[in-house]
Amino acid sequence: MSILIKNGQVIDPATQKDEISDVLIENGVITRVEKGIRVKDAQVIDAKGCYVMPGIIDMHVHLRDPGQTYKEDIESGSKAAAKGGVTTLVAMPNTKPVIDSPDRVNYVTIKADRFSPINVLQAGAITVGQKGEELADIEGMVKAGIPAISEDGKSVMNALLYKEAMEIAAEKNIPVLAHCEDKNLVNGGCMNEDANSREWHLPGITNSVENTIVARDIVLAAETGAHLHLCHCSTKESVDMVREARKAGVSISAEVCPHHFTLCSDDIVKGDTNYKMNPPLRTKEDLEALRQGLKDDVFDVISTDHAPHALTEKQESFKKAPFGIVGLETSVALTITELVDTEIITPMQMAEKMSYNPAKILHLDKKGSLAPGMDADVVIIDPEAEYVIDPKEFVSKGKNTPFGGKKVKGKVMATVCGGKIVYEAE
Ligand SMILES: NC(=O)N[C@@H](CC(=O)O)C(=O)O
Ligand SMILES: [Zn+2]
Ligand SMILES: [Zn+2]
Repeated sequence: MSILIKNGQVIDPATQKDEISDVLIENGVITRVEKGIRVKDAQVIDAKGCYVMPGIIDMHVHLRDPGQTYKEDIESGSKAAAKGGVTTLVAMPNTKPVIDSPDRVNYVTIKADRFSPINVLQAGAITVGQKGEELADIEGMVKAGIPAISEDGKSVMNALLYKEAMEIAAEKNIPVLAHCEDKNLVNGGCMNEDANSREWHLPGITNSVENTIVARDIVLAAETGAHLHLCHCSTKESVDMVREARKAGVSISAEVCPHHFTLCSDDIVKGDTNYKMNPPLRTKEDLEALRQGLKDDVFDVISTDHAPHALTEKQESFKKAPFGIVGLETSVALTITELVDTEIITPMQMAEKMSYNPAKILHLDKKGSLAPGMDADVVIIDPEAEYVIDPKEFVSKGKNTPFGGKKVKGKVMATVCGGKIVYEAE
C-alpha cells in the first residue's frame, strides 16, 4: 500500500529544505518528495498547514518492561510513543531485572516485534545489575543489537570500570548515554538545592551533583575516544562544559528534556510529586541557559526521559516518591509551545534535535531524514492546533505529569512508521 502525504510543510534536516511539498511512500520507503505528485491507488493524507518531519527518535524512554509492567510495558509505552510522533525509541535498561545480557536484550526485541507499532531499540546496561561492580557483557549485547550502553538511573561511580566500558564502546562504535549524578554528593536530595528547598525543609540536590560527573565523563571520553552522549542536562555549567568539550574536539552530544526547558524550581507546586524528577527542576538561571544552549545548538537532542510511575507511588511524600515524569505524549507540544513558537529554535532545529541528530548519534543510516530511499518514518504535526493537556487522555499507563491543564500549541496528527500509519488523531 502506498501513502501520499499532500501539501505539507516538508522539513528535512538532511537537505535543509523547508517547503510545501508532497511525500510519496511505497513499500515502507520514501520514494518521492516533490510538488504535485499524482499516483493511482495511494492512501492520501492531507497535511495542509502541517509540518511533515522525519519521525521522532526519542533517545531516552523508560518502558519498565520487564518487571514493572504495572507502570508501563512495551506495548503501552510504544503506543504512547506513536501518539507522540515517535517512530524509534531507545529503552533504558533500568528494568527489573536490569537489561545487562544478550538474552534480556532479546526478550525486549522479541516482545517489541510482536507488540510495538514502532521501532524499539534497547540500550544495554554498563555493569551487571547496574551494581557498579563488574562490566556487563557489552560485546554480547552489541551482537544482540543494542545501539548504545547506559547506566541510566545512576552513574558508574568507579571511574576505572567506566573507562573500560568506554573503551569497548569506542571499539564497537556505539555511544555511551551518560546519566550524570554523583552518588555521594546527592546525599538523599529530592529537589534542587535553593531557597525553595530550604523553605520546605527538603534535602537539596546541588548543581555539583551533575557537574562533577559531566566533567569526569568528558575527560574520559577525550581519553578513550568514545562518543559521549549526556542524558537530561539540567545545569548552566553543563551547557558551558559541553560547548567547551566540543570546541576541544571531544566526540560529544547532549540532550535536554522538555520539562527542563519549560519549568524551573519556582514553578514547583508545593508537595506535588509530579514536579519531582531526576535531575531536578533547577533555577530560572539554569532554565535560561538551557534554552540558550538549545538555540545555539550546544544541545543537539531533545528527548523525553519518559519515566512512568503508578499513581500510588507518586502519592507518597515529596521526599519518598520516586523520581520521574512521563513525556512521550507531551514533548511535541512543549517543544512547539516553549521553543518554536517563541522563536528560540526554528522548525528545522526541532527536526534536527528530535530526529536527525539522534539518527546520527545512534548510527541509524536510514532514519532521521525524508530523502528518497529513507525508511518511511514520518510525523505530521499541526503547529497551530491548540489544546489543553489532559493526562486522562494519555495512552501511557503513567499519568504522572506536571503539565495537566497546561494550554499548548502543536498536535501530532499522524505518525507513519515503516510505511504504515501507526497513529492518527481523531
Ligand atoms: N528521570 C527520572 O527521574 N527517573 C528515571 C531514571 C533516570 O532517568 O535517571 C526512572 O527510571 O524513573
Ligand atoms: Zn537518568
Ligand atoms: Zn532516564
